[in-house]
Amino acid sequence: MKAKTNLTMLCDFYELTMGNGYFQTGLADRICYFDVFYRSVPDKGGFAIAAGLAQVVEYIQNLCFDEEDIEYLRSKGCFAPEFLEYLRTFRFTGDIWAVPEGTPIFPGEPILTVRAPAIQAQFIETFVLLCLNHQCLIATKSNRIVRAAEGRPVAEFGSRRAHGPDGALLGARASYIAGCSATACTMADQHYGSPATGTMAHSWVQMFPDEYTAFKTYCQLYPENAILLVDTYNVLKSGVPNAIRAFKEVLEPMGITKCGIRLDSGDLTYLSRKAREMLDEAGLTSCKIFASNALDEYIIRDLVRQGARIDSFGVGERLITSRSEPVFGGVYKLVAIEDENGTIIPKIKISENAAKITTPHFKKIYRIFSKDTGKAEADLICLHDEEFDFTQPLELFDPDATWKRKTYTGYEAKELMVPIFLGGELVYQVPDLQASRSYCQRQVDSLWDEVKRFENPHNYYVDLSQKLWDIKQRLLNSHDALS
Ligand SMILES: Nc1ncnc2c1ncn2[C@@H]1O[C@H](COP(=O)(O)OP(=O)(O)OP(=O)(O)O)[C@@H](O)[C@H]1O
Ligand SMILES: O=P(O)(O)OC[C@H]1O[C@H](OP(=O)(O)OP(=O)(O)O)[C@H](O)[C@@H]1O
Ligand SMILES: O=C(O)c1cccnc1
Repeated sequence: MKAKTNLTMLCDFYELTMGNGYFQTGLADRICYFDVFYRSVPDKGGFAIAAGLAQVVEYIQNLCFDEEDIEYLRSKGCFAPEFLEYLRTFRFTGDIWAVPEGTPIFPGEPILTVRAPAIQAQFIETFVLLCLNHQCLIATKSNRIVRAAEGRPVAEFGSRRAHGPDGALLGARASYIAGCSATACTMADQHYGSPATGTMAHSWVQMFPDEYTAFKTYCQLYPENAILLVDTYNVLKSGVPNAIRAFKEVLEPMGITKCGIRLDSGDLTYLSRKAREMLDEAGLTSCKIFASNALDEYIIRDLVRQGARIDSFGVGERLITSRSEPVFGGVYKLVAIEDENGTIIPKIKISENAAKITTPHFKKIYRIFSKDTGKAEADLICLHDEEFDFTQPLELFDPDATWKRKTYTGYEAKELMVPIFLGGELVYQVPDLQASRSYCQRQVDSLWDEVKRFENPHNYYVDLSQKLWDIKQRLLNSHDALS
């Protein structure tokens, strides 16, 4: 992968004014714990997909201020000269734990935890959130679209309508982790290995004196990968007949049966059925029908239910912009600090809105899987050093309605967060994109269908251990917390 620009200065200005303030008030090296978590699933879905960790890793590794940055900051006139000197050697020296990319994630649980000196932990907030918020959003949307297609491949076609270069490139990356089978974005293939694919534009067809010549020429140039766009003039009267003629005249003599057509307008169910009949009658039974045109998970689900004869979908604008819900809403909250002796002091953020009250302390998460079914039953958030005997029955309770209890037997508990940086050193091997994609698929398969449905999905249990619940209640009830 090519070297990336240093993005240290891509931060909200207040991270720097707070950093300067911590520096001047002796809080710079106070060890803090921050959690990244999100509050509600986009599109009222039952879960989201984690993505963007690889870019967080890259950012942390490259974190440093150069001379130009420091002179720019000096010109702002609000930073102490000693602070600016300190920035010259600024590096990340802390610890980060996170859930791997491709993990299904639920509201309220940490997906990344930072333990670091205050200035560092605070400083990285903006970039960590922007990476995770963007890619989690696109991965979540893509996974919905892929699930709606029920096994038919979905190619990501969104670059031209993405919100800028990173929106396109990293959006394509996230969509591949979440299950898209290919992308139109060449750079995403070059950088990340999500396979680049493509058909043709209407302009190709228009460029030639007639549609047949356009198709024939394309088949001659790319006999192994001829997917002809058949809606430039008239799908059933000219597009499909001309495609059939080109396939028969150019590909058949070469013994090539792999070919395809793409529908990009009109009633996709009707046109795909008619096109299928025409292709089959011509003996082109292995010709695939691709469809595109402002698709999303709802239209794809409809097309599948209507019995459309579509083999593969191309999805652009509604995927790459997550048009139906364009904000992921991940937040970065202080959950603990350490005193001079290294004792962890949990911190809470209180809100009138119960959903916005944070879960304090340095934590870890277990996902509880049924040994019988292999399905994920619940997540348990607990203290970082809490120990359980997972060979014994495990009683979990709803943290908001504590009388609702369930005892699990015959289960397996898997810890979700893994160490990424320890003492500033990278200790995690970022998996390649194929591995994250397969992991994502396996993890989504482990969720019950009730959690996966689009309408009123079942609320997956995210519970707190008794110890963590007690600490949260104590902080909620304490005057300190309320003052
Ligand atoms: N059978 C279908 N069921 C549900 N939605 C469909 C079906 N066929 C197509 N669509 C969707 O309808 C939407 C738009 O169709 P519309 O007729 O407005 O555009 P169009 O076909 O591109 O028009 P034009 O022919 O002028 O280009 C698209 O989002 C398309 O994916
Ligand atoms: O609708 P989307 O989900 O975003 O899918 C991508 C769209 O982009 C292309 O259209 P465009 O009009 O940009 O170019 P074209 O002339 O090649 O069709 C393509 O034909 C699709 O319609
Ligand atoms: O290859 C395609 O068919 C394609 C690529 C980008 C956008 N629309 C279609």
